[in-house]
Amino acid sequence: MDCAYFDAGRCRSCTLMGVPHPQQLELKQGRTAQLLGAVPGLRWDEPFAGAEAGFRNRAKMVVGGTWRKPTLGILDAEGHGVDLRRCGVIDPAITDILPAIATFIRVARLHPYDVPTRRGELKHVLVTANPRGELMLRFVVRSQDGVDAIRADLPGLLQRLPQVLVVTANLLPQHIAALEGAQEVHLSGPATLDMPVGGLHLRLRPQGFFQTNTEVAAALYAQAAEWINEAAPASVWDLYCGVGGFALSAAAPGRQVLGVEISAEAVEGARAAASQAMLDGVRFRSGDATAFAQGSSADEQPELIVVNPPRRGLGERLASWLNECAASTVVYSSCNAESLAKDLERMPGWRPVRARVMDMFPQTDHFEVITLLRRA
Ligand SMILES: C[S@@+](CC[C@H](N)C(=O)[O-])C[C@H]1O[C@@H](n2cnc3c(N)ncnc32)[C@H](O)[C@@H]1O
Repeated sequence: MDCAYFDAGRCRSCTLMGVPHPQQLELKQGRTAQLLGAVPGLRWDEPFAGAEAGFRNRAKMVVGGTWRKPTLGILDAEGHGVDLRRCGVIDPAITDILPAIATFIRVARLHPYDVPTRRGELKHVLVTANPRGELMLRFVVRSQDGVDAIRADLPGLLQRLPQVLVVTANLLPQHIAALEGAQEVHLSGPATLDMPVGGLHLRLRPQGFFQTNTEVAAALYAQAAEWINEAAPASVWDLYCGVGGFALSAAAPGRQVLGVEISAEAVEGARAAASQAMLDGVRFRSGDATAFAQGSSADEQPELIVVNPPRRGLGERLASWLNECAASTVVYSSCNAESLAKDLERMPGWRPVRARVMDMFPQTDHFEVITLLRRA
């Protein structure tokens, strides 16, 4: 795909922009194979590629410029706004509403936060889209004044954009380079955005993590479900479960599934999805995955464990615990092949038998890779 912003040097986020998509997949596959090394008996499945444009279900737009002429995009090296509102990797359901958001900023006189002078109110606009084009809209502001200004003019915006179902404000008063703060103020609509993914109905709360690319997430969960059903375990843990995509995909009659996740917000969403789907065998708890695993006895440990950690990977303690645990199968889904390779080195008792690159982040050198591990 082509990108005018990339060509003009305004944005360099998509590091593989201009490289044909099949070649990007080859690069990602080659890099993973190189990192995992020559593993006897490892079968590679064909990489999964979804749409190469318009795939991002979430936009994180930094607000710059002035309230009369706001920019929605990123900041340049000097901290000034660069407008990227027609970014081609973002779902068009999101980019379509950005002009109306810019108008709203003018109407509500929301002063964009200016990093060099540390003045202003509105820092970011965060938008999430589901496959039906329904949206969750979040404004990251510095103070209650910002929240009040948004609340006052919100009815007009919602009349214009009925597809915006959930609206919140997030408070980030500090002068720090963070995307959002801890406090979320609900402004309109239900508490969650419904996220149909394949056959699942996940429920996203404003602060919970969700996979960036809904089409690829559906394929990822389907791949995991296929391997889990082949192994046919009676019990499954989904560590780092987020809003429950793997856990809910693993559900089967007579099977006990438990998801563990640090974010209480995400766990609430996961529980709501399990209850809506009437999946009594799927439960969730919030807490640290490593502490939970280390606190379990061999009797409590399941037959199969799914792990899907953040970029940093499992780390020494959880990898060593997995090496010794009672499970007979592990499904490890990773967004960082380097930390995956490092974790596998720490788990010599396991051997990858299947692996598949899932192109979650086209146009960049990032990707997801899912592996099936059996006892060595
Ligand atoms: C890559 S995401 C995976 C989410 C989920 N599996 C999915 O498909 O949406 C990693 C998740 O790990 C959670 N997390 C981070 N640190 C954790 C920890 N120490 N213990 C448990 N969960 C943690 C994050 O909140 C995030 O939801």
